[in-house]
Amino acid sequence: FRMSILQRHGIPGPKPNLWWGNLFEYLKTPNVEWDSQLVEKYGPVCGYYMGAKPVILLAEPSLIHTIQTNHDFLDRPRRVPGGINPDPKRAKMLGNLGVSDWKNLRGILDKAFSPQKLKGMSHHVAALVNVFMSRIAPNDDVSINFYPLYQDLTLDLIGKTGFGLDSDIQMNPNDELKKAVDQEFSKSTGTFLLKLFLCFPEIQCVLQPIRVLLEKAKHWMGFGGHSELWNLGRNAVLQRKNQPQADATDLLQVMLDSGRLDETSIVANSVLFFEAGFETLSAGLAFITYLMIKHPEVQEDVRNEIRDILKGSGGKMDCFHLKQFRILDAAIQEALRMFPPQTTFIGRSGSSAIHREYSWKGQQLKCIIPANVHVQVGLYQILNSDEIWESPRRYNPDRFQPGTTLNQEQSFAFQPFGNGKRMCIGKKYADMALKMLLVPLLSKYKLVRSDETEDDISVIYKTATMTPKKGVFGKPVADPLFPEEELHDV
Ligand code: HEM
Repeated sequence: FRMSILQRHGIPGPKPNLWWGNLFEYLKTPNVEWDSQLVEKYGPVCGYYMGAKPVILLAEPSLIHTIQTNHDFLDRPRRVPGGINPDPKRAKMLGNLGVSDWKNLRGILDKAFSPQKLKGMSHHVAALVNVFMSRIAPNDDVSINFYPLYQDLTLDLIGKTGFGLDSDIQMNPNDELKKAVDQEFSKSTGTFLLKLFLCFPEIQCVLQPIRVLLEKAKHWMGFGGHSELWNLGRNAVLQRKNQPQADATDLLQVMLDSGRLDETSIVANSVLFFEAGFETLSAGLAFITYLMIKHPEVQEDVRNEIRDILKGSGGKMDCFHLKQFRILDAAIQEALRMFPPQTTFIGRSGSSAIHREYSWKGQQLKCIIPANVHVQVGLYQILNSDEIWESPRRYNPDRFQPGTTLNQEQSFAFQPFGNGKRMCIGKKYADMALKMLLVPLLSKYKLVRSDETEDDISVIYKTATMTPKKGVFGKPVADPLFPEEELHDV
């Protein structure tokens, strides 16, 4: 009975083992590949068991839309209570809160991304992009790997606009923030206890305190997974409290101004912004750059657009220009469709059940999405489905050009930042950062293939993201659109 909930609700999937469900097959296969295999074999509404926990995988855009716009489905389920890392401080992060606490905190954090705050942050973004530009050495013969440069830039951006930190990440490989984040991202998630926890949720009340104790012991012994990042965050809070900066436009100040968050909560959510923004934004930049290198005709259109829009200002850019870049916008959207950096994070669970009919391979099928079950959107699958998109593996920004409209299925499916009330809080910030980097880069350089540019970029599927495996190689060839311009101000 333990492993029959999916079957009883008309949701097909691989046969589970009575004790560990499909956990071991799941762990053997990279998660996006596992999801694609299931959708291919069992259809767009299918499921499996992570240990004893049922997971419903959805690749049916209209059902996904129904769930994402249903007010009963606001919870973001965690595979393990409090997340994979059992540090109790993490319970204060936006993604780990119950619905009512989440609503309160999201209301506070959303303020950090108002148009006014973003405009304030854009000055910092422009300054840090200038540091990035100074690291690009134009040379027709030398190939560079853009990805690590984007990783450094992204850390610098989030450090400044999140914590208010002035770091030297882009110029100093030994920068302490960089080391702290590397430490944070290198932590292991596949522990024996975690597997036991997933297989036997019935004994969670015994296992969870053991996991928490072990985590604390690791910290006491000096090899805690992310203590450095937390320490840096705590120092930033203390420093800001000692030297108030009422006009600061960063996330830290928004949290302090709310007057409703304790120190742990402020630090926890600053750390969350590193976790949620670092890999996604840097991988997004890398995938777009890769596609620009591989498709010089698209790059040329984007460069022509930059020339047209900025010619009146001699190459200088301000916030009002950002909205005008329609060709660049289409090129970015199509890149995020093909390579959504955040792959398996769009999850919901609801307090009521949804009954649904849907068709698959000419059959009319029925299913029930039960209450309190982890529903995961098969994002990569819906963005790359040949039933939804024509030639989905072809990079074709025309799909998103003004004047072309997506059909209803495509508009429900196109959600690299998620959808509904729980969609990505950093979407507008990411959009601003992507354009504020790509415009100066492409107005100074033509990016061309090198011998190291991969024909098909190899990727790694991580817990919730996909990132380039080897990097993104190409040659920046100096070809300035604005010979006189010096800096792209905002
Ligand atoms: C290209 C860059 C990015 C992509 C593709 C991306 C994608 C996503 C996706 C798919 C979700 C899940 C949404 C849902 O469940 O409907 C999400 C959530 C989230 N993202 Fe992003 N993200 C990006 C950048 C950022 C940045 C820069 C930040 C922080 C500054 C950020 C912070 C968050 C947070 C905090 C959540 C959880 C929101 C909640 O549960 O209320 N993301 N992101």
